[in-house]
Amino acid sequence: MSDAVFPYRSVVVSCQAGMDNPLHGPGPMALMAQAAAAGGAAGIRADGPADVAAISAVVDLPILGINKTGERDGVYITPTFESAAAVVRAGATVVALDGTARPRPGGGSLAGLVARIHDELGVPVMADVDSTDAGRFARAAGADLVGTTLSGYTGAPGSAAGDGPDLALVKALAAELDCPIVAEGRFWTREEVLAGFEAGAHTVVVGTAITNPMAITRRLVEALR
Ligand SMILES: CC(=O)N[C@H](C=O)[C@@H](O)[C@H](O)[C@H](O)COP(=O)(O)O
Repeated sequence: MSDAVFPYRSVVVSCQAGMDNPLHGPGPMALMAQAAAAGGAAGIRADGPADVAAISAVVDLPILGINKTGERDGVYITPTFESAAAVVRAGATVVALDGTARPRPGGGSLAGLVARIHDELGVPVMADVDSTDAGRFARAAGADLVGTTLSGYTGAPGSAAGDGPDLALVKALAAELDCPIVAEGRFWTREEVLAGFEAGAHTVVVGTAITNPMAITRRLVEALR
């Protein structure tokens, strides 16, 4: 099922802008997605029903929908069935969610959530994980794709929080799991994207380095310090 989501060796562009970003909102994110599509992206990752709806209206690519809610120190990427259903109704063709074993709001299990998304929404599920253990856990819970999205952001032991992508985790997940691995998080350069595929990624997701001029500017300015 998941091979049909994105072709092998795809680059997916994450078009997200938080409240602190002047580009926040469905209009700017739809333009970002159109630019990414024109550049050859194989899919778009987007946050929330409003952005997903605006993007799906103008871009004919698979949309990896997420729905960030709640506090950033817990499970916040599509934590519940309702949050997943909202982005699928808006046009998401795949749902990505927190695939770690951390307690989920409402207390349900990851396996229960994945099964419900499969059964009631009929879309594949990508699990965002932070470690090899979490990848195993998420795959056993039924995730169709497993991504390195949360590496460095949860405080998990061995979860790298460096400047660049966690290629070691891409490699470990690719060696262990019988599903496509999505390399995501802190990919900035062509070399890193190629290294992601060499490490065994099926798809590489790039966000900030393409769609967040505020963060790109800050990174360059901070390099002067
Ligand atoms: C940890 C977390 O919440 N990551 C989010 C998940 O959707 C986004 O904020 C990232 O931008 C996305 O994963 C792409 O990564 P990067 O922007 O580093 O290329």
